[in-house]
Amino acid sequence: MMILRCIGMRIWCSHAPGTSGSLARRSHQALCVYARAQNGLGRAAQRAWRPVRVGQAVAFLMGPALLSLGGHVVYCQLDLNNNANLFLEPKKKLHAEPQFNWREFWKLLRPQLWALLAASLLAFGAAILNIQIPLVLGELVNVVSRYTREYTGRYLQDMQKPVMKLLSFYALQGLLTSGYIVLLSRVGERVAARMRKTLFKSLLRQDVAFFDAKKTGMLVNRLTSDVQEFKSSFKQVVAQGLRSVTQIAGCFISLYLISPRLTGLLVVVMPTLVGGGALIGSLLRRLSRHAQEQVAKATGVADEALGNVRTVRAFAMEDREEELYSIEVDKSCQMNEVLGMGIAVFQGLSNVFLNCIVLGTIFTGGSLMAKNKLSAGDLMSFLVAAQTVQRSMASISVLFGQVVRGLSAGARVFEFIMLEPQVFLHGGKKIPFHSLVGQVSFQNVTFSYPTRPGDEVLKNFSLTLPPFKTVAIVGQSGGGKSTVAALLERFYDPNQGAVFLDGVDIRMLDPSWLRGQAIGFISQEPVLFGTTIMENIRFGKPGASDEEVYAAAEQANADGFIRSFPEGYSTVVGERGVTLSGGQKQRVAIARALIKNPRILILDEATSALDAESEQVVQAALDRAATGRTVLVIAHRLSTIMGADLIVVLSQGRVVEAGTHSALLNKGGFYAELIRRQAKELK
Ligand SMILES: Nc1ncnc2c1ncn2[C@@H]1O[C@H](COP(=O)(O)OP(=O)(O)OP(=O)(O)O)[C@@H](O)[C@H]1O
Repeated sequence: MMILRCIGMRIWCSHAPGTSGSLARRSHQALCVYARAQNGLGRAAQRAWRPVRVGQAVAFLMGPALLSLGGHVVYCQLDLNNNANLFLEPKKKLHAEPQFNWREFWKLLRPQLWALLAASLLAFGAAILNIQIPLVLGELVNVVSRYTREYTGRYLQDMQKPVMKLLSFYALQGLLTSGYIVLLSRVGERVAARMRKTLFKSLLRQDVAFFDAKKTGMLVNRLTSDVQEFKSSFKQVVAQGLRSVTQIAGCFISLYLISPRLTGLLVVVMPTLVGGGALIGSLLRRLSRHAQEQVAKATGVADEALGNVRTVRAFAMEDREEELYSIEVDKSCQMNEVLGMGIAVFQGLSNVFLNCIVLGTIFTGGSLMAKNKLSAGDLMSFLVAAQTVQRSMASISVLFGQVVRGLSAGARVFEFIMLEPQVFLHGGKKIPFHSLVGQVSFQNVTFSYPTRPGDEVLKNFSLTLPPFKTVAIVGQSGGGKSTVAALLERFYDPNQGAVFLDGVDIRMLDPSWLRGQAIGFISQEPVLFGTTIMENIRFGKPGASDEEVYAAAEQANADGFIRSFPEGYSTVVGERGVTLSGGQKQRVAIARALIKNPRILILDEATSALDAESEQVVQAALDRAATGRTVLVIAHRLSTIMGADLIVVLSQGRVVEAGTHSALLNKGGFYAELIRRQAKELK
């Protein structure tokens, strides 16, 4: 049995634990493959690991084979290393276009159903008035035509009734229209707010691997412009659409009451208009999606440059970033221009078409009048009603563009709302604090990052961290040290092997509990939030009292410098903590990790960015923090690792040496060489 994974258009596979035997040996059996597509293969396939029959393994091994995954055709071929490579049916482009998810949209809309219903009723009321208005206008014209030759005193009297009727209809129609627009605006705002919250919640729950592959700018864009686009389209389309559709329906009834024959003529040409509109609409939708993707790409470039402005400044890369941004913006501008042209041509054509309908109506209506089958008032009523239909249809044609934009923006939002992470945030076992010992062990872990499948960062890696002891991992850059920490935090799951905490596979444990309570993590460049120091420390334990914050800061050697600031713990640290020095930031981060009193502490090169003086202060804080905890130290500097109970040397994802500082020095191997090189650099 194998585990298949779908990364983008490509699916790769690795052997599941205990099934590393060659596939060839099983060639006589029917093979059952568990497959789970990570994205794009449709919701059913994304949901869970599902068994997929591959047919006879012989066919599977002989050459390209077909299997069905989530209802889609997938090609399968073995490479020389017996790895199965699976490709999606090329013609189907399954990953290319996110689809608008009506079921999810319904969930967002459901709470607003009453308001929507009330708005529809008001719009319906306005539509009923639309049936009446042309008829009364016809009445008015008939009165006027009675007095064209001779004006008498009865004129005003005869006019009074239809005029009063019309005025009250107009007033009532205005009232009803405002009413439903207010209601629809409320519905739009609330749906958009819910959409934003749902998307943000979904994004925050995605796997770390998801963020490895996606740009922050693009994600932020979905939260901001895409939701905004969807909201304005929704409001405009529903408000105007409802009005136009009800007006068209109402006017058609009055048209029918006035002249069934003329109305029949209109009905014949209508389907052509609608069919053509739908066809051009789908073309515009594709254009709009590409244009929006390009805007997101440009935002991504700007976001990266502005977010890392210090690096840009330090390398004097302002001009290059400006050029990159301007290339992307120009592309998006061109795409939007093409889209604008498409919409304009569409609108122009529909206007010509609609005007021709009016012309045809006058032509045919005139001939009916000549045959005495229609009065002047009737033709007037018919024209007014036909004009209203024309106006409403024209606004519907404008709405097509908006519908196109709204649906593609919505599809992009739903794409991430629907995405389910592989590692869920909650669910699973929690070890009670008093029985948590803190023994960690990695057993035969093999791992490659999802963005680089096949490139194994850890190979058959085993390591035990005894409780209350400090274990240091050293080794060359890129050797996989930080990856060990990432696996312990369960940012990723191993491809093979497992990580255990107190003998329990961490995949069985509640990830939120594991990261939030059991493990404290301090990295080389801790990121603080742009709020007060107090809130930053409290981030480690929401709801902690002020006293707990002070105690954690004291433990982290941070209390002194914090109190020396004029605003003490209420000092705002600026975005990402830019207003603090490296050492100060690091100590606040230590306090943030310590406040949750974790049983295990991971220090990922926590002092390597500091100068010697700051390092001493921070190291003292770390030494104090390490007491009574299991500590995993990832470090380059000798000073940080010398005191560790066990030092492990990692090279290309494998443990090549392990022992205490003196034992490893005496051994004269990799570690001794590392130390020798470091000592040379210091000289
Ligand atoms: N998120 C990621 N996605 C894909 N590959 C990654 C990712 N993070 C690290 N890698 C790769 O994994 C390998 C090990 O990286 P890791 O950060 O664990 O090394 P390290 O020993 O901690 O290095 P250093 O001492 O330089 O920090 C490297 O080849 C790196 O390029």
